[in-house]
Amino acid sequence: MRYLTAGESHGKQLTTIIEGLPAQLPLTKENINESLLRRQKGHGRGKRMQIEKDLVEIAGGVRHGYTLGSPIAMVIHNDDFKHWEDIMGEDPFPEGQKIRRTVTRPRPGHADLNGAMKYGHRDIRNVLERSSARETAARVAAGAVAKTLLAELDIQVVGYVREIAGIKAQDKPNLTMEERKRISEQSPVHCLDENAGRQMMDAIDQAKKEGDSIGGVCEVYVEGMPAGVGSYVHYDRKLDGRIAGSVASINAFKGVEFGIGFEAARRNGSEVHDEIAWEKERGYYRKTNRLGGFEGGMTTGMPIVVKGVMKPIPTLYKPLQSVDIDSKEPFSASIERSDACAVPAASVVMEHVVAFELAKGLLEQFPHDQFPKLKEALESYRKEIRDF
Ligand SMILES: Cc1cc2nc3c(=O)[nH]c(=O)nc-3n(C[C@H](O)[C@H](O)[C@H](O)COP(=O)(O)O)c2cc1C
Ligand SMILES: C=C(O[C@@H]1CC(C(=O)O)=C[C@@H](OP(=O)(O)O)[C@H]1O)C(=O)O
Repeated sequence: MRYLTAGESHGKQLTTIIEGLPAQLPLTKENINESLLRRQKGHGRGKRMQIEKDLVEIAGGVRHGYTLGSPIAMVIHNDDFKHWEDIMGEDPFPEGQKIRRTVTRPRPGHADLNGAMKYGHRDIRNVLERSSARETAARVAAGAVAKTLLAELDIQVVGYVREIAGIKAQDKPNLTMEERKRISEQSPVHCLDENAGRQMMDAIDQAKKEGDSIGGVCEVYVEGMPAGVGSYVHYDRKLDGRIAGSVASINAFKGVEFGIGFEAARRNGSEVHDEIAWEKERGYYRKTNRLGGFEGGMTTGMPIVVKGVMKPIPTLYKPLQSVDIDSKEPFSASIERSDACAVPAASVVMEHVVAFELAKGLLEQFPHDQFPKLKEALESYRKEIRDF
């Protein structure tokens, strides 16, 4: 299974195509819209989120609430397009007429300068439109389909915020999956620790007032994945590696950790590895979960715990220095609008990209064209490993 997205931030629409999903999976647009709505929420976002109301249109691959086995095509319209039609239209410009408002000033921390040089664009808008994190809405649509498949297999995935601007949420290892979902949904910063959440909001307001931006850490928590998904035999079949790649590919993400992550460098082995135990009802399990659900590129059957770090938003009201690509003169980057902090929204994006990798890993292990057969195969595998 794979997916592609297309579309520019201020263009007509975003499009997502998923290929390789089995037939007969129950799927409705409500599942997807719920995810899209969650991505739009979160304290710290700019004016654009007040313009957009992300709703999906399923344009192919689903009939009467079930997948057909054909590619799933999904469309999200950009409501902001109506303000950009003259700039973002696809028709050639009338001869002799110049494009209004070309962008010649690359913003530090963005794809602007590297992308313009690579593709030979003198108008940087040709780069920034696609490199914008608007594209993450299309990724969330793909992940929402994956989450639907996982939920049908009793695998639950949730993302939330662990840290913003150095304010750390307390670890809440005893919360159930339902509590994690409910609390993060209710929190304006998608945080499980109410007290830290309040401080995070203050920090966001403060950064905004100062014309600055702040970053943070998101966590994705997964329950129900059986042991042995992924593989140790090739670098590109290691599921933790794939998850790390897809998390690092989210706009502004700069690092990934599993379980205790970088803390492992500072501990002895006896304080890192998780001892193995067995019980008749449960089968094999680990007494602790410091490695976050992965050994040897495969799931251990313990909850998957993965963190991703997001840098502060690069577009700042407090301008950074850059150079105009036409005049070569220095300038201070000025802006019209931007998010001050998008870590809460990014936690939803991260949840969905992780979900996609998990669903993809399962489909590789149990390659069935019909969803009920996949479900049956997974149930039989679960029994097999419990009795192993
Ligand atoms: C949900 C989300 C919203 C974002 N909003 C903005 C924004 O309003 N302004 C901005 O400059 N960058 C924003 N970014 C980050 C940029 O898209 C990103 O830093 C840029 O594309 C460069 O990519 P890189 O940071 O991965 O190198 C956002 C990222 C995410 C995940
Ligand atoms: C549109 C979204 O995020 C955008 C991501 C983004 C960027 O540079 O990455 C810049 C902002 O867009 P604009 O320049 O139109 O204000 C954000 O609003 C979204 O998340 O749906």
